[in-house]
Amino acid sequence: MSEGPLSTVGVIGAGAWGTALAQMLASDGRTVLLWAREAELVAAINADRVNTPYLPGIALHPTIRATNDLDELSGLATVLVVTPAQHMGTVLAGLAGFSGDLVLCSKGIEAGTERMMADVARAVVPGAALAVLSGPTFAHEVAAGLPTAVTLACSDGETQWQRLSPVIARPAFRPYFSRDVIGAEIGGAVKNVLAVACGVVEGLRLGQNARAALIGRGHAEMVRFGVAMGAQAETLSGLSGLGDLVLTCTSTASRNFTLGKALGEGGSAAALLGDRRTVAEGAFTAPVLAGMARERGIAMPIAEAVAALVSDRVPARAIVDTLLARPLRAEVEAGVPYAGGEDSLG
Ligand SMILES: NC(=O)c1ccc[n+]([C@@H]2O[C@H](COP(=O)([O-])OP(=O)(O)OC[C@H]3O[C@@H](n4cnc5c(N)ncnc54)[C@H](O)[C@@H]3O)[C@@H](O)[C@H]2O)c1
Ligand SMILES: O=P(O)(O)OC[C@H](O)CO
Repeated sequence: MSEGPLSTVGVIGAGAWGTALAQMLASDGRTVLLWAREAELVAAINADRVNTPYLPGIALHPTIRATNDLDELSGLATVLVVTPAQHMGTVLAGLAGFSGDLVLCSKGIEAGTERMMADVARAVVPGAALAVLSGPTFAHEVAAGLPTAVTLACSDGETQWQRLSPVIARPAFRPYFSRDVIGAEIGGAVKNVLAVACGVVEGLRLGQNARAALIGRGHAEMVRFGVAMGAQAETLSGLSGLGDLVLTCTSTASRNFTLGKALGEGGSAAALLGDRRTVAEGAFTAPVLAGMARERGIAMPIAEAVAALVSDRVPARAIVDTLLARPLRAEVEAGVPYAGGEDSLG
């Protein structure tokens, strides 16, 4: 750990994950500036020491201070970005001149532009050194200090890791170094889509064999897409890929899983997504992910199915029937693990 006074860290986004990360970072006594877009939430956090709408029941450390002013974060050495993926670019525009380490913690792909979060941040904050923090991390567990491990993918390699790891690591929060920024991003974005699919399996009561099959074939889709996008397959079998996939595909603590479960039980996506306060990123990522896969000739039938489902185009049961009716094929094509293409099946 670094010696001397602890540097102040900024966190942008005071939803469940931003607040949990602030709590984790403040656990060594350092000051954390937590930016929230809602002025009333800023006032409530500073007065009551709890984020009731997004992370209820967690007494926030006294060194966390909420602010509504992004300028307060502009001169810090390290800022974590934890907005919903679709809003990251808009929010970061307020920090355009930042030149420290920007650690991206959101999981998704920008609809319309097909940009990964690092591409968005690079365009909006060109002077920042980018890193991606991703892995199996339910916010309430991190906030409670339960053991958690993540991938910390550093675009500036080991030099950046030497700067960031002492700032981010805590006794119960273990980052693992990686250089594979795109791999860490793709694992987190794709697993949200697959968690919706696993929730559908639960909602339709299709059994645990079906869920395990979906995790296995979903992982194959994740690796196919990731490798085509330049990720390392090993990253997608690590914490930010398979680790997070298993977590969110097996727990009703996952918002994506519970969204899928409600869809499987017959709910309409429009109604389920219409008035929710919390974000289920898979619903936004699925259509853009399916479109990117189609454009590149990468077979992603599960992602396609989720994209159809969240658009209310097809009922859940019909989608399952379609997936099961696909022609039989090899699990791993000879010499080319996870190969895909128009004629390949998931
Ligand atoms: N919750 C978790 O356990 C967890 C863990 C790892 C990663 N993440 C990722 O972190 C990101 C944030 O998720 P969360 O769980 O903290 O959010 P949340 O669902 O708890 O809260 C929603 C957040 O969205 C913000 N928001 C709503 N409309 C907005 C707008 N127009 N512009 C900017 N912000 C807006 C709200 O202020 C709030 O901070 C997501 O990409 C999510 O996938 C979440
Ligand atoms: O609740 P979810 O489905 O958004 O998942 C939260 C985290 O991404 C788990 O790692």
